[in-house]
Amino acid sequence: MSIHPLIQSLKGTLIVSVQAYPGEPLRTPEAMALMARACELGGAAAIRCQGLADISAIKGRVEVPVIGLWKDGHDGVYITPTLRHARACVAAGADIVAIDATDRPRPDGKSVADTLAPLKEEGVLTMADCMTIDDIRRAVDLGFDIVSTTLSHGTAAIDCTMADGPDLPLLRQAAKEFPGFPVVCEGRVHTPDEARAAMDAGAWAVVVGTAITHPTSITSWFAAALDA
Ligand SMILES: CC(=O)N[C@H](C=O)[C@@H](O)[C@H](O)[C@H](O)COP(=O)(O)O
Repeated sequence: MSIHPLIQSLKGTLIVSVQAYPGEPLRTPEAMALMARACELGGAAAIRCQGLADISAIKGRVEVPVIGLWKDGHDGVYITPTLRHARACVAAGADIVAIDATDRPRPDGKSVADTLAPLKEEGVLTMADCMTIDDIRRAVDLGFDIVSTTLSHGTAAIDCTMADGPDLPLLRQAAKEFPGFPVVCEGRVHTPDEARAAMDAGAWAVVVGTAITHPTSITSWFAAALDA
């Protein structure tokens, strides 16, 4: 198995997801770029981010690699759903493009295999956002460069409580089936201990979003603790 040097460089690292959601006060590319730079100073080895304007603004502000995606809609396949979205992320400056790798219907009627093939020919590095072990198996088989547990809990990244942790069973299963393959733990990693546990469970790298870069969620966790 040949692993690209950029992906090799992410082994054992923390990747920070820097995203704000529609209608939120921080949803401007400049705010996201400042947040990304702050995370880089804290030790993020790469930044994951959403939307062409954010990718471009963040790419212009940080030295570390940028994993780009484009969320279009919020139901079904919304993370970089088509080849057009993926190519636009590359054009905006993404070093790696994250793509929904489930087999759910895509807006253009194409399969994930059809979506990936041209990108591979074009030499684009790809990260497969997966929901199940079957998604991970398919993604490895198709030739994604990284697989990730991103979608294992569905879509509600910002509605969870601090106590909801990552999907370590899925991570363990994937790491066991594909030793040496870049399996990333993403989704609901809320504490440093959980990040460490994910690494110990076989993660290539750990992506943390909400717990570092979504102050509204973090504040609500503290407020809920005081309410209890
Ligand atoms: C499910 C979905 O759409 N996940 C998105 C993918 O980019 C983001 O909303 C998450 O914040 C990201 O995956 C990091 O996860 P967490 O914020 O839980 O650390």
